[in-house]
Amino acid sequence: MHTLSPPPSSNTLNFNHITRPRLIPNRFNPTRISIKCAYGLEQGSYGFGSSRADFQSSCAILSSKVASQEKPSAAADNVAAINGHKTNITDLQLVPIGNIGGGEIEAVSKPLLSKPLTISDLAPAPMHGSSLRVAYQGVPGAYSEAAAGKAYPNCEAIPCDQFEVAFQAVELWIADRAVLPVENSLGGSIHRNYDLLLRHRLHIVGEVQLPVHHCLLALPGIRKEYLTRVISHPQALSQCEHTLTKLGLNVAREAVDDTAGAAEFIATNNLRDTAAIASARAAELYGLNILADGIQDDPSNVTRFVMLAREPIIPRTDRPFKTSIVFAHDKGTSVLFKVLSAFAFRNISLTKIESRPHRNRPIRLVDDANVGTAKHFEYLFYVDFEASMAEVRAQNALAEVQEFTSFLRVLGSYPMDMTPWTPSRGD
Ligand SMILES: O=C(O)C(=O)C[C@]1(C(=O)O)C=C[C@@H](O)C=C1
Repeated sequence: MHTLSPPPSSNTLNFNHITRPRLIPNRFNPTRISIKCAYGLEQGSYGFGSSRADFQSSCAILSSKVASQEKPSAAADNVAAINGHKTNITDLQLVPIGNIGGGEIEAVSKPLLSKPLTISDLAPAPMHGSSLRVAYQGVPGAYSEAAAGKAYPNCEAIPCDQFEVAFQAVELWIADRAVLPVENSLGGSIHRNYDLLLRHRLHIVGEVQLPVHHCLLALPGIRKEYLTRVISHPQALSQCEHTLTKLGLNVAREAVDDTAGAAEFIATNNLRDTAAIASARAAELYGLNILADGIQDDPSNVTRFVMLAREPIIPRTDRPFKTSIVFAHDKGTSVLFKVLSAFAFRNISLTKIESRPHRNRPIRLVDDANVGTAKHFEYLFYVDFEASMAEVRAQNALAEVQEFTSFLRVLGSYPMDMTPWTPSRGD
């Protein structure tokens, strides 16, 4: 595993980002390419027919876009806080918080410049003229790849070895979108991705819910009795915990980066004592047998993914929309209650609330004057609500929320996944 630090503070890529990265072969998978970039990070992978020329042309497109958009006030206009376009919601005057989760300035205290809508704002087409390139974490056969295909049929899925790399692939124009898991019906939230949403400047432009149907995979000829270990993504291991025990598999359980990667690892290393939890497609791709099918503890196991893009989509009112925000609250009493009531009074349903440690202000003294006094932990709150930012009630709710918050950012306003629910079966 590589340790990555965040890119330099900016919501628009600059020349430092885009001219200096160099591509290096991925140590573990020659079909994936890692990027060494300006800030000394091994940024990860891009692949499937991508070439240095493709990459350089992406950089060129980006360079010209950056150059054409560069204004004297670029640094101050650093952040597209609410969907990039000036609407009455930008009157919210988002306040700076500085240095949240990785040294970035998170919001500006002045309204954004308006820019005229164009047809491409509504359905941005890939600049390179081919199919949409969608970055996901994992290797082919991962559920994230299936989610990318569900979100964007016929897309070119680009495997990345880490979540962070998927974000950076979009930021560096190697990919047009990233698809990332944020929560699972059994395992709960994928906290890493909540933190990354804040550290990066991408916008949520959609969501998909994917039924997750796990299989137990091993090399041909291997029986359950031979196994001494089961490997998979930590979420997959936790989603199958009880079923593994019921199957009599009280063997070591080890976490790896992704489910399909576990299957690939067994096949590549001819591991006769190890099984993987992964999809039926991974079994097919890596030549493994399915020892047990549907081993998730709940047949309704579903993972929710969000799609990320460099530009937000224009919120609409002609279909159900969801909006995701993150905020930190000011000192005061019952602040969280007041914030949430801004939605309740307008009959706006909240679908999710998640708290994460406030990395730059982790604790607050109850009484500043008194050294050694009790401390509160400080949090960032992520909230999803069922309304579009094009609706006046949502704009008013956020205007009210802003009164109680020291920081507020709209992560995206996007169509809800309304796919009729069907319990998972093998895909
Ligand atoms: O490992 C994979 O296949 C993934 O796509 C990751 C992931 C996750 O992070 O939750 C996605 C869906 C399943 O819930 C299990 C694992």
